[in-house]
Amino acid sequence: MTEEKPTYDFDLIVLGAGSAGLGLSLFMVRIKQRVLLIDKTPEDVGGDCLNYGCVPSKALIHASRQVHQAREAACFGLQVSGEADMAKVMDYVRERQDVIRHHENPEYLRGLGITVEIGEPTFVGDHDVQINDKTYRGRKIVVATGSRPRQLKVPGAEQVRLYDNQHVWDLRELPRRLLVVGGGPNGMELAQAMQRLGAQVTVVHRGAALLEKEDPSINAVLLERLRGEGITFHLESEVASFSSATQAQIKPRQGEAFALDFDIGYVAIGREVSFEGLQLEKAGVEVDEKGHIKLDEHLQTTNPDIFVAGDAANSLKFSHGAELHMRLLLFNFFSPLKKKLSYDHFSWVTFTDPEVAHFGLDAAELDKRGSAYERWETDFADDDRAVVDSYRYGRLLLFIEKNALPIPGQKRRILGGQMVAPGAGELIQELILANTSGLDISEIFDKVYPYPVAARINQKLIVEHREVSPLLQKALDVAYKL
Ligand SMILES: Cc1cc2nc3c(=O)[nH]c(=O)nc-3n(C[C@H](O)[C@H](O)[C@H](O)COP(=O)(O)OP(=O)(O)OC[C@H]3O[C@@H](n4cnc5c(N)ncnc54)[C@H](O)[C@@H]3O)c2cc1C
Ligand SMILES: NC(=O)c1ccc[n+]([C@@H]2O[C@H](COP(=O)([O-])OP(=O)(O)OC[C@H]3O[C@@H](n4cnc5c(N)ncnc54)[C@H](O)[C@@H]3O)[C@@H](O)[C@H]2O)c1
Repeated sequence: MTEEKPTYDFDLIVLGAGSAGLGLSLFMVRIKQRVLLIDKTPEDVGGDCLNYGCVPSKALIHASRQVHQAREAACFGLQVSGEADMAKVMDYVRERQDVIRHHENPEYLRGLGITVEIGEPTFVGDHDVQINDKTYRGRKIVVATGSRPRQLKVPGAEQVRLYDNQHVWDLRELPRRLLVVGGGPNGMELAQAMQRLGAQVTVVHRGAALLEKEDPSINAVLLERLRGEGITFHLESEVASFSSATQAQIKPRQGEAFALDFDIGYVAIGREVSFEGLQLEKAGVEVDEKGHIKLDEHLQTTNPDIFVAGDAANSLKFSHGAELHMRLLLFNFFSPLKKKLSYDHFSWVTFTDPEVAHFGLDAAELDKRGSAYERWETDFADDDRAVVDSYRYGRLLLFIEKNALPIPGQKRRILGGQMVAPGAGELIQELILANTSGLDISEIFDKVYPYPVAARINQKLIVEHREVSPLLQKALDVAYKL
């Protein structure tokens, strides 16, 4: 008797229609695979990025930058009066989201051939998902359910107007005094935007430095700029409790606790994953003692046909991190050779002003790996573009491969780097390309840049450090005289 082949309702079932889930579904349906995409509500489609994260925060930053620049123009005699209208700012944010929502909604996706179900899915077997009293069998299943904001659990929190990134977009009035808890990218982007719109912002941050993944030299520039705009910082401090609806007790790591008055609070103390209600155990998907799904380097769970993508994988949490996962899964679905997840060339940008951009490996990782490298850094003080545009405070830091022996013609690659400057996220793109493609630094050295583009700083740093060996000097001397 021949064994009966399992039949599947779908080639792919995806739980979660955020950055990871949408990307996977769109690709699979384009190549005529049957896809079931599930999210909790129609409004959640688009995930955190569209609804509560990247998109609204970047729209808010745009609005606040306009307000800031209008005020800055006072030094050229342009007098701007009045306050920013928070309701109008939030209308702008919502309008921008709606533009993107036009192609990130259930109806649109159904029109492309994706089956979209709305509800609370549960696993009922190793390939089986139940939703709205129906059970579907999927050849492969991807859990892409994202993450949620970590809550601030301190005494008295229940009496305070505390927002996180899920609800802050509902604000219609600018808070007079805003307390931001957490000095990571989420907290810093929002803190600066609100300060620029007219709030008085105070940041309470557990760490000694802001953006903890960045080099201290880069962070120092950002901190100085944000302080310069009027934001107050309490570093190495935590909210111990709330003594009233508008007063927090702050406990610094060293020194006496003190009271801080505010109107509303914004909590940005990181994200956590949760798989509540999915009944992963019914599919043989194991979690560890912290509740994180056990994954191998292919993002495969303990069930070989179930995978995880995006924030749910609980590693670096970015929209383009979800894209990296998506690309890895798609490659591995179709290729007999399996790729492993690697963040060696990963990059990110914190959209403060100045922006902070980061790519490749940092000093801590290079030291951990025992890699030989040189640290090259420069500021923008003598850069003509920075002079005319007034951002001489910017900095660029690169980690350059150090070769053991000086063999002529061997490559020196850019292993990683960080930049703090207006537009750093754009300026650093060519360095990211050099890093991912393993280019030699001479590729940057040999380029002729239009004057005065800001990206000339990339070349300046390499020119400053390029050594001309005594032998080459001699050869050049002879050649010139000939
Ligand atoms: C304020 C803020 C700003 C950010 N800015 C940026 C930025 O500028 N750039 C950047 O790269 N990243 C940014 N991020 C991070 C980015 O938003 C996330 O990394 C990204 O959205 C993760 O995508 P995802 O698909 O894993 O999860 P999500 O986009 O969150 O999607 C998960 C989806 O799963 C659904 N879901 C959850 N549970 C279930 C369930 N049980 N059943 C069915 N569906 C479920 C959710 O409703 C959601 O739609 C920001 C984050 C925040 C908080
Ligand atoms: N531009 C971007 O790409 C962007 C922007 C915003 C958020 N994000 C993503 O969203 C995720 C969440 O961002 P985030 O800033 O909330 O998280 P985070 O973990 O990066 O930073 C949170 C910070 O809060 C501090 N903290 C933790 N508990 C605290 C407490 N009780 N009191 C005071 N400080 C405390 C931590 O030391 C930490 O540095 C990040 O993983 C990031 O990748 C990305």
